[in-house]
Parts: sequence; structure tokens; C-alpha cells
Amino acid sequence: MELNSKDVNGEVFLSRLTLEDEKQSEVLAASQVERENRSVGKAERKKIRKVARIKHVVAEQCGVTISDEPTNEWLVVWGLGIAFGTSKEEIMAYLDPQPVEVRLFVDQSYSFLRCDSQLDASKLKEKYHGSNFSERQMLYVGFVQNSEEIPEEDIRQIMSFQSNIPNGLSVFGEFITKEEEDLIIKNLYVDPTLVSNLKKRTVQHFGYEFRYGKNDVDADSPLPNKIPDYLKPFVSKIVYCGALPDEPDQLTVNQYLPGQGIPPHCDTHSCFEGPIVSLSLGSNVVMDFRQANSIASVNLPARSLLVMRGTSRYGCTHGITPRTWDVIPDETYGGITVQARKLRISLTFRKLKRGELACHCRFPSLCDTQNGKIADDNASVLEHDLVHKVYEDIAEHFIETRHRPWPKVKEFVKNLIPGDRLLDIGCANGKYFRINHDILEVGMDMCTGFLMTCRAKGNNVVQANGLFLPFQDSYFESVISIAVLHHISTKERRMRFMSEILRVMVPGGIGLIYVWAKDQSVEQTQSTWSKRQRERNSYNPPDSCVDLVSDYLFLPVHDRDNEFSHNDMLVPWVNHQEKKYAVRHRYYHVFNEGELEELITETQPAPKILEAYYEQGNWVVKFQKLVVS
Ligand SMILES: O=C(O)CCC(=O)C(=O)O
Ligand SMILES: [Fe+2]
Repeated sequence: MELNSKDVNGEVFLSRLTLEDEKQSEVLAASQVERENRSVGKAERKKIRKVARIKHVVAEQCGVTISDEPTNEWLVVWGLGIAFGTSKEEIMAYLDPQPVEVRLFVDQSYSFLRCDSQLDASKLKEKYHGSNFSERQMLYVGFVQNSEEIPEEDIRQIMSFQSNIPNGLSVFGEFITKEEEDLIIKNLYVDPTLVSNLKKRTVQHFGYEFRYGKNDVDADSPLPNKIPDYLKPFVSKIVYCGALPDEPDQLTVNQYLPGQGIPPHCDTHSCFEGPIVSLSLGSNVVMDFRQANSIASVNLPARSLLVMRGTSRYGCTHGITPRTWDVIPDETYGGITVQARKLRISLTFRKLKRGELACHCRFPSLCDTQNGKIADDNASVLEHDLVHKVYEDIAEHFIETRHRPWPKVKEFVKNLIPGDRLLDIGCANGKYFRINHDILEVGMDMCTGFLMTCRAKGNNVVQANGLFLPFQDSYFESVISIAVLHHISTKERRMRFMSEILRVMVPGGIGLIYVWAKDQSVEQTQSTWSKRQRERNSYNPPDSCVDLVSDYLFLPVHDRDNEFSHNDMLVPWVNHQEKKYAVRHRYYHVFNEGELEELITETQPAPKILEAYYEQGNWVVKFQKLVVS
């Protein structure tokens, strides 16, 4: 093709082009059609591949076979599932004819639908297969061949909604009106210079800065901006309804976009007075409360007021998992559904603690002033709940399974001098009675079941606590206490236990104490107890049989397949025959090497250690009360 000045004239140009390139444009057109055909073919092929993959995944995951022919009223719909954040309500509202049942599965992109009839199933397939629910959600609809294989919804995902809700937690729904919510959001002036853009959300503080690194405040550095006046009516309402005992002086505003959250944390105990409240605006969200190995998920609707006091305030962490939706119980259709998150703003009101900062809560592991130690004030309640009460409940089973005396204890008792008085603190079913017929034996226990057994055998027993022995000073020539002291929950109380023993012993009297060792395999000789536990490990009681006292979830539960991970633990007592309460938890303070000797020598007047050794998972000390001249 040759171009000259005339070629600027379109007509000339066009005509020449037509003439000269007619053939070429025909070729072009043909290739365009072919390309279109090819792309249709490509899309079709992609669709076929996708359907094949869906069939494969559904068959793999739930054993459900998808067919192209209707066989019953069940359908699988890929594209309508929890993974896309689609709720049951949305699915029901969208599909016509409406299905009668929807089953959703956590993290899955598909759902199963039961239609009113096979005909309705065919209509839905016809209408929606290959259509778009949203830009992201292309629907693939298939008939289910073996509907009996369709799994039930996994409601374990929402079980934490019904159970484990920590004590002291309340959520007041519709605490403010929609208009008030809009007003607060409109008024919330977010000063860009004061906002901290945390990785997962935006935060602004009033009154004092809440330092998320430490979860506390610096009471010596008040902020210039106080809680704004337009919030005063709501603050008054919070105080008036008793959610907070006094006007708060600290406010944290958190703004969460869908997908953002707050890591599990516990607002430091020593910094704030009384409960902590949080007003939710803009969106519902699920907050998780965790206590050791339990988790409770709580839905916080927009406009609700969350009040955290008691266990929920001091004994749990609270946090929001960063995601764009939450799985919650479906109140309309049953089972589970999805709740999408929108922009959420929360106002957390707190009141700074002044003066005495020490915290006396019962949750030492989360308490910054008790640093993991069980407070003396709480110890007797703990021992009542986790030792005395549990022994009452397990006494019968305990008696059946604990007959054999420890050989060295037996020998100790046998060697006592005729006429000696022996006190057995925590005598249980009395296995050290009547080993030596020439001594006077007195047994002591808190458990009625044990005492009755001893009485029935004609033994002298009294009900008493080792921390307050009902005997005069210098009365017994010898005292034994086998596997008892490890149930006493603070060092001060363990020392009190020891000094009580020394008080009732005659000078020169001999004592023998056994406690569980933290290390159950000293000198490579695994204790019979830990061996027995390992042998029994095939027994996994159903959850309903596990009775964990919710106030003590801060104590780690000992896993019988492993060594003790902490000194203060809950040890499960498993009753294989029992259906209800098959597992009870007892508190133990398991001793480190040398700890028992140290405790005994620290007790005044310090006795003389005669022997200290390890025996089958126990630390043992034999000691003598000194004769003071
Ligand atoms: O967003 C919430 O409701 C809670 C915020 C919170 O826990 C905190 O700021 O410490
Ligand atoms: Fe918090």
C-alpha cells in the first residue's frame, strides 16, 4: 500500500484500503470469530473443570456424590457458603423457590439445600447454575445423589455460645437507640494527631492513654482531652443502671474495619476500679473470652453495653479475632449462620484505681499484683472446692482403689516404740492403722466418707483440717502425713501446716511427710503412678463428664501423658465406671527437688532432717523435733 498526500482524504484512503485489504479484513474477521469461539470454549472448559473439582471436593469432604440428573430434593450450591460470608437468611431470601433447609459448614464455600420437592430442586438448578450471586460468587448448582451422606451442621462451632460464659459477664442489648448511636458516631471527632493506627484497628484515648503494650495506664500522665460532654448522658446512664459504680475517667475508642480485631488480653487488674464496660456502635461482633483451656464466644450487638466484672473481668482474657464475619447460632432457621462485620466503634469506659493498687482477685495467673501466686485470702475457698469437696465426691472410688500401704511408711509405723502416740494427718481409709498393735493411733481427715470407713473398722478418727490441729502441744511421739501437704495451696499455709505438726509433737518426736514430686521420673525410675496413668491414657471421657470448676480455670490441668508442667495444677481423677462426673479435678502443689526440706527447715522451731529421699514420684522427709534445753 502506497500513501501519498491524497491519502489524507478518507474516502480515497478507505476505498483503497477496502480494495487492497479486503481479503485481509476477511481473514481478520474470521480469526475474531475463531477467537471468540475459542474463548467461549475456554470458559466452558474452565466451567467443566471447576464443576469436576467441586464434585471431587464435596465427595472427598463429605462423601456426597453430585449428579447432573435430579434424584431427590437435595442440592449442593457452590458459591453460597460460610467461606463467602453468606448467611442462611441471605440464602433463604435470595433463592426462589425458597429451600426448606440450608446446611452450612465452617470455612466451606458450599452449602446443601433441601427443596420442597424434586421439581423445586430442578427449578433452582435451572435458574441459578452458572449465575452470579455477587461479583465474587458465581454459583454452581448440582443435584445430590446420596442425600443420606449429607453431614449435619457442626454445631460444636457455636457450642461456646451456650456454655462456658464466664461469671460476671453481662450484655445489655439496645442500651442506646439507633438515633443516639448515629449521634455519637457523628460527634466522634477523631483527631488525626491523637489517633494511633494500630496494626489491626484505630484507637483514640480520652482522660488517660490506655497502653496496649502493657494493658494499663500511666496515672501520672493525664491527657488534655477528657471524656467529651456529648457522652455525658450515656455515662450517667451507665452509672445509673449500676454497670459502673462511679463515673469513669478514662475512655478508649476503638474503630475496627471488617477484618480487624483486638488480640486476647486482660486489662491490668491494678489499674482500674470495679467493672469495665464497652459500648458497641455500628456493627455486631463476636468477642471471645478465654480461661485456660476454655473459650466462650459472646455476640456483642451494635448498641449493646458489655459489662465485665468478676471472672469475666479478672479471670479471663477478652479479644476479637480479626475476620470479616463471625459464625453464630441461627435463631430463625436453627443451626449455624454467618454474621457479617461492618465498621464497628467501641467505647470502653474505665475508672482509674487510686491509692492502694493491690488486687485481691482469685485469678493470680492474670493478676499483675499477685504475679501468679494464689492469694492467702482465696486459698481456703480453693482448697474447699478443689480438695475437700472433691474427696467427698470420690471417696467411695478412692477407697476401692487405694489399699496398699507404702512399704517405707509401714516400716516407719512398725518401728515405733510401744506406747507411742501416732497422729496420721489425712488418714483417708486408714491404711496405716493396726500395723503396729503396741501404739495409740489417731487419724484425722476432712472427708466424711473416709472417716466413716475408719470408724466402721474401729479406728480413732477426728474430722479436722491440718492447718488447725485439735490437739494440745507436745502430745504425739510421731506424726505421719502421706500425700496431704501437696493439697495446701500457698507457701504460708504449707508452713502453718508444718508448724502445727511440730506444735503437737513431743520434743524428740519423729515425723514423716510424703508429697508429690513435680518431676515424676527422677533417676529414670518412672513412678508407678505415672506408669499407671500412661496405661490408662486410652480413656477419654466425654466432655459432659468433665467437671471443671469454672472459677479455677486459671489453673492448668495436668495432662497425664506428660510431666507436670507447673507446680500448681489441677489433676483429673478419672472414674471409669461413672457416667456422670467421670472426671473430677483436685488441686495439687507438686514439689520441686529440695522444696520440702526447705519448707521444713524454715518452720520454727526448725526440726532436724533425719532423711530426705525420692520414692516413686514423691519427695519424702523424715524429721525430728529438737529437744530444746
Ligand atoms: O472493642 C471492644 O469492645 C473492647 C476493647 C478492649 O478490650 C480494650 O480496649 O481493652
Ligand atoms: Fe480490653
